[in-house]
Amino acid sequence: MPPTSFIPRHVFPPLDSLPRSYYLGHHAAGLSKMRSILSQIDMVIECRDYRIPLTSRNPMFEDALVGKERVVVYTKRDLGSGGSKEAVEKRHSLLTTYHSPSPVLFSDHKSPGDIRLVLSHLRSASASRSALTGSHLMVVGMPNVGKSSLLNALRGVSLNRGKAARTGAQPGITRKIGTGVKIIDAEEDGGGSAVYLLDTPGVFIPYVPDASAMLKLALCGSVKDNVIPPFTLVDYLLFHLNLRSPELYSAYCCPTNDVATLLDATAKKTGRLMKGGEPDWEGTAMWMVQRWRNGFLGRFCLDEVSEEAMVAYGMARENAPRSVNQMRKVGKEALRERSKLRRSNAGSG
Ligand SMILES: Nc1nc2c(ncn2[C@@H]2O[C@H](COP(=O)(O)OP(=O)(O)OP(=O)(O)O)[C@@H](O)[C@H]2O)c(=O)[nH]1
Repeated sequence: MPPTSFIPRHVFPPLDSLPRSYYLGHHAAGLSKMRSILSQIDMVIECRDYRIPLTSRNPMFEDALVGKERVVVYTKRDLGSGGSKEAVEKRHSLLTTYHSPSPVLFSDHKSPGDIRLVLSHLRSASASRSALTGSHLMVVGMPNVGKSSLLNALRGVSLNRGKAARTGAQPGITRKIGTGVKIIDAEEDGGGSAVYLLDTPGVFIPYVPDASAMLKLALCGSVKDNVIPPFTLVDYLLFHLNLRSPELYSAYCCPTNDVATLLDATAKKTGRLMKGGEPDWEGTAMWMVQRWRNGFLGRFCLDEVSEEAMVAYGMARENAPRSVNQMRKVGKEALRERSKLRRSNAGSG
């Protein structure tokens, strides 16, 4: 916990200026292709980022892939499972209850134990399918949640084979739907079918209604790093670090709510200086974001997962726009509201 004398405060740039969209051509094309091949798919694996279990949901998948058997896999479990065992268990239980009757699994792509659990679920869910044609699965999710890494890990643990899909730290590595990759062999006694998994491009939502959701998605790497200024990302990260404990960055800086102080001190501590000895804020900010993404500045979830949050989320889910057009309409209305607010603020100032 932060020292009682230190009160975390969110000092923040105007949220109005943040972009709220990152819906690219290959996202739309990917979604449309997924729809067109859906009849050939037996089951969908929907990946969501464990650090933002609520925010990394894309309601368009529920709309586009409706009626398909689905398993939800929370990826990057290792990056969000700091804290007490009880808190982690409670989070898992809430998420499991929330998705019921769809099964929910949690994975760290480097943990063979986690991957074996996913495999065992897929194996039993596919047991009744035709041994002749095999079982055909598709993995979907927001950009950079770890779909290709999961595919590689399943194949590696099950078949002891190397990487079949390209992975990378930036979103947009998978741009097209390729061909199914075998992840489970058919059982020799004919008791279980072979399982093939199709990787798909990450699909973002056309409009993010809430600025903090956009910041969470950017911090977790779902949008390219040039979309939100790194300074803003670290400002938001600092707020979350302070909510847990300023100890998390004590190697670089004393407790602060001021991102400039944090970047100055960290740049000096790590030698990120420009010509003339000025601290390199941008380079340092990007470095800090990467440190957090790799689990070196605390392993915690950005979304609160509590009964209250789940109830609020459940309500929001019912009303959430699902189609691209509905989302664009909501986006346009929000933009109109914001410019109305700006005009009236300018008038009153
Ligand atoms: N720590 C940790 N990192 C992971 C995990 N899964 C994936 N990653 C990392 O997350 C990044 C994105 O992984 P990808 O598998 O390329 O993600 P993707 O969803 O296929 O990405 P797109 O093709 O952009 O949609 C890579 O740097 C992976 O190493 C995980 O379980 N734990």
